[in-house]
Amino acid sequence: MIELKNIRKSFGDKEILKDVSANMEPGKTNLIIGASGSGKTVLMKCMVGLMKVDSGTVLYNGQDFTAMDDHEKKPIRQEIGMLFQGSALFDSMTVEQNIMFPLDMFSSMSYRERRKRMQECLDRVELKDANKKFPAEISGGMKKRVGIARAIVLNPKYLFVDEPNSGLDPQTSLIIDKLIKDITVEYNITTVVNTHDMNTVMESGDHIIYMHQGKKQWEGSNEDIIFSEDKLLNDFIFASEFFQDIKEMRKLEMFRDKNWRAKQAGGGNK
Ligand SMILES: Nc1ncnc2c1ncn2[C@@H]1O[C@H](COP(=O)(O)OP(=O)(O)OP(=O)(O)O)[C@@H](O)[C@H]1O
Repeated sequence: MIELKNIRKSFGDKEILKDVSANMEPGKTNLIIGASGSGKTVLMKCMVGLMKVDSGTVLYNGQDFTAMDDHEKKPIRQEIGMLFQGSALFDSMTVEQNIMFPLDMFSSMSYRERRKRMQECLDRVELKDANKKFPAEISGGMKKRVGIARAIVLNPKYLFVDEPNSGLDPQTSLIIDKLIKDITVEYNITTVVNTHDMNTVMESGDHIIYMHQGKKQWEGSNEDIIFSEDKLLNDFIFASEFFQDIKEMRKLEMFRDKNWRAKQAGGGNK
């Protein structure tokens, strides 16, 4: 679990994060959504320690990350996997060398064990016959898979993903979203995803944090979004008539779903 408590961050006299508190839950795909410039990336950078908060705390499983010096942060940093935009693969390395890299740098495994782990991760993201290829020789979707394999190779407890679908077609985006979601559940990872993609929101958003002008405006699941009365959130998510129609259809589907109704009756939903 990652807990954010009263995070504030300014650049000069411009306040970017205004008292943001939220919990990122394990085994869930925690999404940060919001308009361009609302502070999503700054929030994520504050969480991983790439930016210093002005005030407030970031706790990793109860440990105050913000109060630690670089040396003390090291064990937590080693539990963090990251997948940033464009996959950020090393172009001069093959797929398998890219995935081996964190193992070579940070693990004490033997060469044989490292190769085994690398292959396990490649298999998990279902990349076949790509070991010896260079990033320039594979598609955008395949690069994302390599990025995911590399991000999970050290068995992270926390996974940060920035815009997983940038540059991907809708179908490949869905596959990548599902992969991230499945891996999150399988390894009980606390995954934090910064996204603009409404498909991701509706399909993978177990826990969504909506940022508006530096504040946490709304928080809930993709089911809650359908019933939300928050005007700013609704204007953001369901801006087009098309999405409004989808919202109404989804509402109807949910009302018709016996399991969903039983869950509501039992107080199982937030
Ligand atoms: N290093 C920096 N120095 C000064 N201002 C910054 C810095 N980084 C971000 N900002 C400002 O903080 C605000 C929030 O930026 P941020 O990148 O978090 O937005 P975002 O919600 O991630 O947007 P997008 O969806 O376009 O990526 C913007 O006004 C941006 O100009």
